[in-house]
Amino acid sequence: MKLRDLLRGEAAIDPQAAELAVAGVAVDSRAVKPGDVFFALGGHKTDGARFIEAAVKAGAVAVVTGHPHTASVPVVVADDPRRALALAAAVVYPRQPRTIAAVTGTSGKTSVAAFTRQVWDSLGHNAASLGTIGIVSRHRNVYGSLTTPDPVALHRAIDELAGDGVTHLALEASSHGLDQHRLDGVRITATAFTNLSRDHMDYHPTVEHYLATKLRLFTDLAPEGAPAVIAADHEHSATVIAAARTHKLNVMTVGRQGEGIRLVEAAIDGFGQRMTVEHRGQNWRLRLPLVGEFQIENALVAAGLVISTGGDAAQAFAALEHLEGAKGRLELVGDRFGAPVFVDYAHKPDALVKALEALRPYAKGRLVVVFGAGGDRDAGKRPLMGEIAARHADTVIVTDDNPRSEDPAAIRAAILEAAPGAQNIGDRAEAIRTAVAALAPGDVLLIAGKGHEIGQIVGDKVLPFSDHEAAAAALAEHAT
Ligand SMILES: CC(=O)N[C@H]1[C@@H](OP(=O)(O)OP(=O)(O)OC[C@H]2O[C@@H](n3ccc(=O)[nH]c3=O)[C@H](O)[C@@H]2O)O[C@H](CO)[C@@H](O)[C@@H]1O[C@H](C)C(=O)N[C@@H](C)C(=O)N[C@H](CCC(=O)O)C(=O)O
Ligand SMILES: Nc1ncnc2c1ncn2[C@@H]1O[C@H](COP(=O)(O)OP(=O)(O)OP(=O)(O)O)[C@@H](O)[C@H]1O
Ligand SMILES: N[C@H](CCC[C@H](N)C(=O)O)C(=O)O
Ligand SMILES: [Mg+2]
Repeated sequence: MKLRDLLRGEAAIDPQAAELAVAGVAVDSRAVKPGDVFFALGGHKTDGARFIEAAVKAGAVAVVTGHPHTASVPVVVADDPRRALALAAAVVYPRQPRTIAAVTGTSGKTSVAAFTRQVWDSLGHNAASLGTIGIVSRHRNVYGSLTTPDPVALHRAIDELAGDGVTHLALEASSHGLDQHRLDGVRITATAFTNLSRDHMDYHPTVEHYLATKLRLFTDLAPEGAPAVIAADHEHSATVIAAARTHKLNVMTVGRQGEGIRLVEAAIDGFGQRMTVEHRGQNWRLRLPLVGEFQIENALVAAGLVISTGGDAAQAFAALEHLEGAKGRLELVGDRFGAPVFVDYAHKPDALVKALEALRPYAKGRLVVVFGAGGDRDAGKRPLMGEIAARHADTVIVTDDNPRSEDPAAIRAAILEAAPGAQNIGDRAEAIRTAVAALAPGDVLLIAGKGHEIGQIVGDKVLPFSDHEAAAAALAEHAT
């Protein structure tokens, strides 16, 4: 591989440097291997240019940056080095499943990706999903940390999945990922949008910027004619539909106002929901084995993706009856005296409302919630979540989520200000124990915010922690 093969059209390269043999790409000096091209990117915390020397020492044979720098190896200046990196990664890792569906939206991405994989699988395809909970396929179950990994990790993973024989991949497109061009070079064949509500206001200056970033999936990344499955029942649905149509995508709307798949009616049925949907003039009655009205939206987006990429509608709807929720998404993890305990990943205002609303019908007694908020993330959501918990739950225990570099007590205080009467228990395991110990028949407990996570980030350390394990331990301790 020559340097010019990696940077086709993305940067003007000196003819001599263009012929340089290169082995791969790296975005972190600590990951450079001999023969790699090091991409020195200006970042949010530091500047990759500060690590050029370290990268060269580790064996980098060329550097790509946004601004001129001197180094002992050729330096190429690219207009958009993040995009150049993603496109180069796609050259280094060239194999991709032939069907790749990318889903964006504030909430529901992980669930839609997991459901789409499951429905494809039941139709006989070798399917995978990639996102917040990691990579899941017939051959792999790898825990992840980012929703959309950095381009090098992402393209490597996609290449490996294709190598495993995966033909159908559903992946999550986060707004950070879209903004930072992590997904450029992925040959996306179908797209989806769930919803948009307040999130990441520490990163995006305005909601309009946040929405515009999400729209990149439809306006920049998807090729003309690709399906765009859009949940139709939201404030921003019309904007997304218009953007997708303008870019000549093949729009399929789903939901109560959906024209592709219309939700005719739905009703709770135990820890599941019975529903009727209409598709191409035909009605389908089915039972979704999941708690939470929002899961209907996620299931219909997943069915839409499968059908619009050529899957049989009857088989797709039949598969919805066997869906398993993504780990830690309104997951029933046990009960005390018949009072159910759920673990959920709601860590933003709208998700917390949806999770509490979903559980309210099951609470003959009190609806109890244990939650906190992550440090180094949008501080504005803390009082909003406090207010939501106070309004939608009967008993509120505010605890720590991932404090990261912040003072956990200050994070809790910001939530508690809007949740008068809430208990303040920093230690998350103790908060869960306290909630479980007080459960009575008819109560429901929601443990929100960390879902599938198996660590708690305190300062620079990741301490082992799982809401599943903490709940199980508390339930065992209070078994009688
Ligand atoms: C704020 C943010 O999005 N940061 C992402 C961004 O990092 P950055 O470029 O700003 O990094 P930086 O730390 O300033 O460093 C600048 C450059 O120096 C390099 N460096 C740094 C140190 C060193 O020793 N050597 C070196 O080469 C870094 O690799 C980087 O290229 O680009 C990196 C590579 O793609 C990402 O790993 C990193 O994600 C960090 C870890 C992160 O926490 N991101 C979160 C906020 C995130 O992306 N979340 C989304 C949204 C989830 C959701 O929807 O809820 C996600 O997709 O997960
Ligand atoms: N369609 C939806 N509408 C509203 N809330 C939802 C929806 N789907 C899921 N949620 C809520 O959001 C939480 C996260 O769901 P999920 O992991 O599927 O979304 P996500 O978009 O991948 O989130 P993240 O960006 O945090 O990874 C769930 O635990 C639930 O509380
Ligand atoms: N993808 C989200 C996850 C948040 C999960 C929550 N437990 C927290 O730490 O705030 C983020 O990185 O902002
Ligand atoms: Mg996710």
